[in-house]
Amino acid sequence: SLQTRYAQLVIGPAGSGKSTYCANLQRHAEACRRRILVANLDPAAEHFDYQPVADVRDLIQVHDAMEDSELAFGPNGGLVFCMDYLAHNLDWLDNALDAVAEDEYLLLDCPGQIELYCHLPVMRQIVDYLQSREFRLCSVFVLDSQFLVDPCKLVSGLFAALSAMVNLELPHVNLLSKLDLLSRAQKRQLTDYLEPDLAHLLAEHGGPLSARYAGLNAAVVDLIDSYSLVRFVPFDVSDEQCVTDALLQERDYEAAEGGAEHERVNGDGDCEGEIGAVGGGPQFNVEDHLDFGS
Ligand SMILES: Nc1nc2c(ncn2[C@@H]2O[C@H](COP(=O)(O)OP(=O)(O)OP(=O)(O)O)[C@@H](O)[C@H]2O)c(=O)[nH]1
Ligand SMILES: [Mg+2]
Repeated sequence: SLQTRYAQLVIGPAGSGKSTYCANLQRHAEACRRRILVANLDPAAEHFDYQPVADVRDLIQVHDAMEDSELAFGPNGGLVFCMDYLAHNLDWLDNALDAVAEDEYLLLDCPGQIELYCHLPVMRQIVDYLQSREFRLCSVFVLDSQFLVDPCKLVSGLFAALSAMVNLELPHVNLLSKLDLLSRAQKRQLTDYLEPDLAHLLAEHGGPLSARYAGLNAAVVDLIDSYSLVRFVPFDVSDEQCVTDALLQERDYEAAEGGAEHERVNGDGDCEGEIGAVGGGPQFNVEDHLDFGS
């Protein structure tokens, strides 16, 4: 029978820092003499700083769909076409991921087009397939920390995260990127924003329309609260502790799904007790959050 492997689906808006996160995590693991594998699932990728174990561009590239005289897609339609092509050729993915051994950890660097996560079936098909190949998955939604600073952007970012979460039905971690770009004052505010009081933020900073939409805002706040979505894991590459904490959170969430089996992942590297060994057990019960009824 197949053996359990572990993977993160790294998703989030265009340019939010997904590929950079993957590269940083791979580098971090190397420094700990562990191995984190990365697969590029972005058919439009032009550059990334990791060594991919699999690259969807070997199967299809966005240029193929744009330059084909019959298809003649633009860049976004072309991307959707390519992802659909991947979803219909998942044997390729399975072969490409043969190199991922039991207990190994894989990151899937995904494209940034938000429609892939909100209403198209493609990513869900990929998730289902990977699960059938004994991959234990979680999604890591990378959001630019600039979003936090503006309550309206925060709400729209959260809605994007929520729709991905509902669509993919995976344990979900929100990861804040680009912390190094925040000003000192913004950094000081950050602790308030990591578990923000949305109702308060919208009332205080919501702009001229917020009074008119007070009822709507309250409903939004309620919805987001009820999915326990308003929590962020800060990620600053220049801060090793931060990288370690983020990994712990992710393991924690996956462990909530994977149970005790997860303990084995750790291996014997220097980072024992850092990646994988989670004290106190998971605070997040996936079942509670992802039971959308049937
Ligand atoms: N300063 C800083 N820049 C970052 C960080 N993360 C990403 N960037 C920059 O943001 C830009 C986009 O980063 P990517 O990692 O390519 O983002 P992405 O989400 O993979 O983008 P798409 O694949 O196009 O959706 C690049 O110029 C990165 O160097 C960060 O933590 N700090
Ligand atoms: Mg990318």
